Amino acid sequence: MFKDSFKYYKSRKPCPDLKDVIDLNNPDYNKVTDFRKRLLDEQCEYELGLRPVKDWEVFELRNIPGLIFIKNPFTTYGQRYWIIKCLKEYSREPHKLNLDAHNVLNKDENWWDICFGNSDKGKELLPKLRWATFGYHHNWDTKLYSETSRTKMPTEMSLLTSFLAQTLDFKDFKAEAAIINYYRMNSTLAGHTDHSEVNVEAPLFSISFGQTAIFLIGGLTQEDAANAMFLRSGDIIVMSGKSRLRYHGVPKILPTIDAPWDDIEMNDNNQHCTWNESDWIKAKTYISEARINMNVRQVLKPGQLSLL
Ligand SMILES: O=C(O)CCC(=O)C(=O)O
Ligand SMILES: [Fe+2]
Repeated sequence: MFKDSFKYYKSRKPCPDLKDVIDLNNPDYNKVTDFRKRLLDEQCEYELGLRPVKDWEVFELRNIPGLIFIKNPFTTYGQRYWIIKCLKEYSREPHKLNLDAHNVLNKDENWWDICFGNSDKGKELLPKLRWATFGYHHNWDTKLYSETSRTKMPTEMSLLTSFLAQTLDFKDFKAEAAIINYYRMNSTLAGHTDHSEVNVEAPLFSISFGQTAIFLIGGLTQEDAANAMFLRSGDIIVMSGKSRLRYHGVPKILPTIDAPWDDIEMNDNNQHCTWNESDWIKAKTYISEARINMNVRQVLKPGQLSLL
């Protein structure tokens, strides 16, 4: 059962045995198939912080059809670009934050500037950012999207997911809603299904940065058994087809052994993904004890113009 596996991996005492956690750094071809032959490689989008598609490692889980895993396709500069975007730009208006309800930020303040401004308020505020929503804003209570709660999707987030969709041969994906979850080392995300979207035929893209997650994915009901897998910085999972409505959650965050945002790479593409060194110094301290997950969804059916 999903709940039992969640409890097992969440436990710190006793520490769970991680031998059954699917590790795509070391793929077991009894459990996964190579998905590379199914990729369409029309152009490489260096400007999105990605490596050329010909260098990607992509798998589909044999017992979870439709669950596609792309092993960190980002360059080192790309990882830094997206981590800084998530922390500096996506944590302010017009996007919605969990912090909005707590009135901790004055009108002229934003999370990034306060947190990295060396004040006592900043130290206290830093771990309090838990989520941000984009496009059609996720309503955590009703789980319903509404035409009256919608702002613009960040352009580069839409471009990135459209490029991923096109490469994986999903037709006409439109990024219309997104959630970023900001995890501390002791955070978890309870089991749930993502069913608020009118269009659950469209894939859902989930991109992870920072510390490693144990990601748990079960079946269509809570009673089904679950599989655990590691999601490391840069890894992307796509929940498509029959896997789109499966239960999933994050029972544990583990410290990363290697930090791909620090890898020294040849041919890195910094001319397209620009960020500045002083922002990176700040973002790097944050990500050393945090995980960020950006998940992007299509809401509407093809041709549907609004929810009204
Ligand atoms: O953090 C993750 O990997 C999963 C996030 C998620 O499932 C969600 O926000 O719906
Ligand atoms: Fe989810």
